[in-house]
Amino acid sequence: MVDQLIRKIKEMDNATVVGLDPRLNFVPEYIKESSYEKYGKTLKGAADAFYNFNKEIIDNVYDLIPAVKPQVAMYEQFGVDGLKAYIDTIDYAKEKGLIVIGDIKRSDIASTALAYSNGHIGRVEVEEEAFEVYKEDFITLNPYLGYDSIEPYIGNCNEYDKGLFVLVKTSNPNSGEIQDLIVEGEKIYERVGKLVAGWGEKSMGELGYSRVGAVVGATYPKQSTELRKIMPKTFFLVPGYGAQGATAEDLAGCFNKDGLGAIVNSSRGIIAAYTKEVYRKKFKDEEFGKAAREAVISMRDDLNRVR
Ligand SMILES: O=c1ccn([C@@H]2O[C@H](COP(=O)(O)O)[C@@H](O)[C@H]2O)c(=O)[nH]1
Repeated sequence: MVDQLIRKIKEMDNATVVGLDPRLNFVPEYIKESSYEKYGKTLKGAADAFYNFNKEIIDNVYDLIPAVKPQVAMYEQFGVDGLKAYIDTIDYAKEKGLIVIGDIKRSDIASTALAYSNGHIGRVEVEEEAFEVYKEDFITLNPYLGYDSIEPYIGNCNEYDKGLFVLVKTSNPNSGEIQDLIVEGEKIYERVGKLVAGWGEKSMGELGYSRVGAVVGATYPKQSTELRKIMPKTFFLVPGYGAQGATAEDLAGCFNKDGLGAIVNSSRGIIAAYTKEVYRKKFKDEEFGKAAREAVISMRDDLNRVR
């Protein structure tokens, strides 16, 4: 899958991933009204509104971007209806030819990790039959439990050609509290970066990058530049551009000399673009998809200046 991701980035000339993180206050009233009419102001009504919102975003951007990243928390909080919207969103994105990165940040002991892995990127067996459940192409993982907690995912990655992005240096303000601590003469994020690079060595794609990628926040440009050197064959998923304040200039160090090696996420900056003053002047609420499209084009051009 890492090879397909690289091919799509080249084909689209775009290293943008659109984060599908719907919230009710981002969904225009006319969509919510229609869903509430069908299902009432219920969890099911909210989940239906999310799905219809996502479909409109996808319809307006699928020909410009390589991938989308639905954040499972946004759906999961609405229970089983929310999870259905998550799965339906993934199915729809894939129908439109998009690569799907499930931002699920899982972590547990190996026997439990295998269940997560089978459900998200592998197969779940019911007697003799095997089922694909969530069908993401990549998922995000937390490495805090060490290699035995990651191995079950690598097995499915190799078997089904899927991919992982393991948290290395996260974009949040307090990420340094643990990740920047110095242990045995190096920062924890550096050590984790080296481990992740090592874990990926036996999962290389044909185009020179590993199926085991890393999450590296755009909000820490110095650290991401260091990590790029430590992990030249690791693909980075880079959150933090836009709503969290990182700019294109902050991203330059995430890319290799070939302009590859990183895919940059923006969620609120794209899907809620129509709520911003600059787009409100041009687009009605019903045109929120067009505003998202313009925001994607602007992000693509911004990234292409620095990669
Ligand atoms: O270090 C991390 C890891 C993951 N995220 C996720 O990315 C998006 C960012 O959303 P924006 O609206 O573009 O800020 C969101 O799903 C986070 O959970 C991250 O921000 N930082």
